[in-house]
Formats: sequence, structure tokens, C-alpha cells
Amino acid sequence: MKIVVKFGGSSLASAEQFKKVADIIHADPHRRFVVPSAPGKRFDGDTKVTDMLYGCYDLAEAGKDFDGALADIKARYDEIIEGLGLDLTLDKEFETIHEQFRLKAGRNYAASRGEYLNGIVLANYLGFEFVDAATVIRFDDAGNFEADRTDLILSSRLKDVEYAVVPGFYGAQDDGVVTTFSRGGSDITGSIVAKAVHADVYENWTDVSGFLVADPRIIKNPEAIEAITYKELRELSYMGASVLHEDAIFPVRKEGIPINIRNTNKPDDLGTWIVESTCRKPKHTITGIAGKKGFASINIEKDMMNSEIGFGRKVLQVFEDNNLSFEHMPSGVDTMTVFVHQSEFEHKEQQVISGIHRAVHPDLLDLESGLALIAVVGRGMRDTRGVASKVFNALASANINIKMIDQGSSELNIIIGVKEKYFEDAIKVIYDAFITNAAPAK
Ligand SMILES: Nc1ncnc2c1ncn2[C@@H]1O[C@H](COP(=O)(O)OP(=O)(O)O)[C@@H](O)[C@H]1O
Ligand SMILES: N[C@@H](CC(=O)OP(=O)(O)O)C(=O)O
Repeated sequence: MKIVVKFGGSSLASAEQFKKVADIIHADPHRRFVVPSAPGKRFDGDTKVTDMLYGCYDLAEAGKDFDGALADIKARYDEIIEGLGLDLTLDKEFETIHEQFRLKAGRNYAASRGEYLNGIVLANYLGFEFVDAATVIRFDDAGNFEADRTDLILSSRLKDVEYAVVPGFYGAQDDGVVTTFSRGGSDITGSIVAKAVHADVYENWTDVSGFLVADPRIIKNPEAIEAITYKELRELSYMGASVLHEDAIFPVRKEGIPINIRNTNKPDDLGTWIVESTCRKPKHTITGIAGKKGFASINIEKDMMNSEIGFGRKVLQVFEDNNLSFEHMPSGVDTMTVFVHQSEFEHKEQQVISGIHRAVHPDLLDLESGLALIAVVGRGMRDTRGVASKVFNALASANINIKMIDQGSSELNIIIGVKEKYFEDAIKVIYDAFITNAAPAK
């Protein structure tokens, strides 16, 4: 039995948190491979070490004095080392980092040091081997992750290792240039390590007792989900449920390794099981709700649009020509709407508008910004009638106007578009309709 454990920044923010982490690891000798993030926030309003590193490097890159900012980062680690009573100093590592910042080694290198240093401290504290992720996680020259090569290198490196710490979030190209995943990417490293060592379980330890039905910053004390499929989870994390990085599913999914989301502060809670498939009947019709703000829609109208063969393709070609991906595209007989990320679209909007005019000569074209998309996800929806009408009724009774509703053909999710100002309220009323006021299961 092999367990890979990833601890997020919130679990490693202070010496006190490190102690909880060590207790968890020592409680089960099968917890053999540990993937730490950089120290996160110790309290509301605190700054994650990764953000401190970005800020410090920006000063260095601008040719400004960064000594003070780097000293603040070192102080975070020294506080942890001292609190744990370790005979360890990071003086040498910080000298190297100072020199590399002066030489403008890059933002990725800068950000990666958070996990690198935390890995050294954690390995020392646990008495585990430290395996620098730069030696085992491979990126190509363009900065894309190389899954197959990494799997070969990592599995052979860890083959005869009993207990190891592999820092999350970064790796390197063949020439040694350090590269990172996107923010929250230590979750991906954990998944890659789990695949490479053929783990039985990938435990992802955080500061909540599992994947919750909705974002706890919007819903007070939401229920935790007992079991969720990879597919459902992918929909929810893509739509903003940030507890697990949206790409962390792929490596373990290939091997059918379950992920168990756990709470470092409440280690006895069972957390959430993320599995390929399950016979367990979901407790509610819906498994989870997630959403994101920051969308814009392009509404196109033209009489007889439906009979014009190639209309949709021509419209989408304009988005492709402008290197824009689209999020959703609901359509009616004479209308078609394309949802895009507002931040990507804004500076290209006029090219897109003129492109659509030239391509399909619409009767009317207008834009709407400041939209939010909400995903209501659940494998139980397929066998239940009236899910969409329940969503409609909940929103209508709260006077929330629905801009768009789109049900995927898998019947695994319903996407709803609303004005951003209704985002939080919309999630609350949907949560109440399906969870708080749910009829007891028969
Ligand atoms: N559906 C959800 N379930 C659980 N947590 C969620 C959900 N949506 C958003 N979150 C947020 O995700 C946070 C955990 O993710 P993250 O901050 O990346 O943790 P870590 O520091 O452990 O990596 C929670 O504290 C919570 O605020
Ligand atoms: N430290 C990196 C990577 C990471 O995964 O962190 P966390 O596990 O705290 O979300 C970040 O802040 O993005």
C-alpha cells in the first residue's frame, strides 16, 4: 500500500501547521511520498509566500532594491525552522536565490523557490529524502509539461526510495530552466507523483473537510460531498471550485487512483472521495455548484439563421482567427450567443464584431459584459426530472433574471448565465432549493 500526500499552503503556513502535518504522516507508514506547497496564509489578510516571491522578483527585475522583501521571505522560513526546533539553516539557499534574482533568472524560478525551500524544511523535519522537482518533473522548451518523460524519470527515481518529499508546483526544462504549473499547481505535482509510484490513494490535504457542495466563502457551512466522480469534479473545478487544480485529475485518472480530499485541521473527518465511477447513490440530485464571474456575451440575430448552412462555423471561425476560445454557445432559431472570457475578449472586440459582420451579415449584433456563469453539476441529474425547472423557479422566486441556460448532452451539468451582481444570490438560492430544502431521500 502506497499513499501520496499533498499538503497545501494553508497546511504548511506555520510551525504549528507543520506539526499537524507530521502527525498525519507519521500516523500511517504508508504515507511515503509527500508533496508540499509553499507556506500559505496564516490568517485572513496574510500573504502567501508565492505572492511574496513574485513581488520580490518584480522589484529585482525592475532594478530596484529587493533585499528587504527577500529578508521578509526568509523570516517566514526561519520562524518555521525555529518553531520546529530544527538544526537547519537556509542561508546558502537564500544567497543563491539573491544571486539568481540579481541575474534575473525569471518569474517562474522565483515562484518555485517557495515550494523548493518548504520541501527542504519538511524533509529535514520528517527525516525523509528530499527530491528536487527540477530533477524529475520535465517541461519542454516551450514550457509545456511532458507527461510521459516525467513519468519515466520520476518512476525510476522513486523506485527504490522508501520515504521522500518532492516539492510541488515546479519542474525544469532539459537545459535546467525552472518552469511552474499555473497557480495552485502543487495539486498537479501530487497527482503526477501518485501516478509514477502507482499509489493506491492520492490524499490532498487542505483547510476544508473535503470538496464542499458550494464555495464556503459564499455558502455558510456547506455540506461536504462524500463521493464525486472525476467527471463531475472536472466540471466543478473548471468552473471555479478552487480546492483542487482543474488539471490535477488527468494523471491519476489514467491509473484509476482515487483522490481523497482531507482537512489538516480535522484529520478525523473522512473528507471527499474522488473516484472514476461509483455505485454509491448521490445524497442529493445535484453534487455541487460552482461558478465564475468575468464573462461577456456576443448576441447575434439573423432571420432564417437556422437554414443558412455553415452559419455557426463562420461565426466561430472569427473567434478562432482572433485566437479566442469560447465558453458556451446556446442558439435559437434566429439567434446565436457566444460566451467568452471578458478579459481575453475586451481588446479584440472590434475586430471580432467587424469579422462577424463580414462573415455572416447579421441583422443585429450586440454585446453584454459583466456576466457570471454558474454550473450545477451532478450524476444524479440524469435520472431526475424537473432539474432545470427547479433551477428556474429558484432563480425566479429571487427575482434573478436568467441570461442563458445550457444543458450539456451528458446531462451531467446545467450552466446558467446571470448578471455578475446576482452571482452570490443565485448560488444561494440554488443551494437552498437542492440541498437545504431537499426532500428527504426515499
Ligand atoms: N466547493 C468547494 N469546496 C471546498 N473548498 C472550496 C470550494 N470552492 C472553493 N473552495 C476554497 O478552496 C480552499 C482550499 O483550496 P486552496 O486555498 O488552494 O487550499 P490549499 O492551500 O490547501 O492548497 C478552501 O479554503 C475554500 O475556501
Ligand atoms: N504555491 C503555489 C502552488 C500551490 O499549489 O499552492 P496551494 O497548494 O497553496 O494552492 C500557489 O500559490 O499557487
